[in-house]
Amino acid sequence: MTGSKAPNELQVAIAGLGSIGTKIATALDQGIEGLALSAVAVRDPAKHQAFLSSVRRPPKVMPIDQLGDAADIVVECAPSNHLRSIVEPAVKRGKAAVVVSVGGLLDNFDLVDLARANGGRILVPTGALIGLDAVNAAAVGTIHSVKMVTRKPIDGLRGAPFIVQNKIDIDNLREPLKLFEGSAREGAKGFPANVNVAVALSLAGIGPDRTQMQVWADPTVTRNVHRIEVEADSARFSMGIENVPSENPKTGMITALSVIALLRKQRATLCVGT
Ligand SMILES: NC(=O)C1=CN([C@@H]2O[C@H](COP(=O)(O)OP(=O)(O)OC[C@H]3O[C@@H](n4cnc5c(N)ncnc54)[C@H](OP(=O)(O)O)[C@@H]3O)[C@@H](O)[C@H]2O)C=CC1
Ligand SMILES: O=C([O-])CC(=O)C(=O)O
Repeated sequence: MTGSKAPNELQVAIAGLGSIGTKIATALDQGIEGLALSAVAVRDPAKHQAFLSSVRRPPKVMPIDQLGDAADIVVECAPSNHLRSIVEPAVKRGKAAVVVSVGGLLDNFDLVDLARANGGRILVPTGALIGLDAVNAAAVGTIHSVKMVTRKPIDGLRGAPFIVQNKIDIDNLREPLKLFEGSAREGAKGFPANVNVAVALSLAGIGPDRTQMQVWADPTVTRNVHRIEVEADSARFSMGIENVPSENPKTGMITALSVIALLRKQRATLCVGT
């Protein structure tokens, strides 16, 4: 059944129907107040035929760079190398782009200026993290330091450029190994599909160069574990989250839920949290 467009309904398009995108599409199809799924972009339409024909209101399948034509909000949840081709056309048309591959934003930060110049917006969800509301609030005052330690199971790290380039054997680890220590900016370069959360944290707080992080390969954990310490003039706080991996072992299940929560807020009558 293809539904007609309700007045004032926000149209949402999704780029990438992987572990995150499919869950967002399903939630939109099942109903989010004031929002409708209008379009998707996929790499291989045949692969997604069964899913797309199972939804109640099948969206259009469009080229990745044209989603902004069919939507008020474009949700980017494809590999980060596609970020620019998804976000640039959308914000140029004054639309909102929800960015989950937020690490990719650091090399494309001019998109923020482009959005500003054209009345567009870039929305970064909390994603697989926790407490960006508190970090945002603390950043209104003065944050002295932000430190994050990420531990992932081996399956959640395999193939990361830092590991490949440094020829690190993580497959035979018996105990945790610290792979990386440095800024969130450098961490995102070495682990583009693993530490988007550190970049989101940095953008909420003191930026990617001052946010410090460690990445551990840990054969003793089964979840993606992130621990954060913030020292600010208003507060000192520690946060931790242990994410159940999704079908994509690099990606925590909560990431898609965070985007769905963000979408719900766009038209919700009752909004809780910043
Ligand atoms: N902000 C955060 O907290 C988090 C962010 N992420 C990031 O979110 C992004 C998505 O993650 P996830 O859903 O797990 O990744 P998946 O690999 O599960 O999904 C990505 C999807 O994008 C599709 N894709 C690839 N190329 C194109 C293209 N040209 N056009 C349209 N679709 C394309 C892939 O198709 P195919 O399968 O056919 O190749 C795949 O279905 C990643 O960049 C990840 O690093 C992940 C976790 C947390
Ligand atoms: O899911 C997680 O725990 C975090 C993650 O992959 C990312 O930040 O890219």
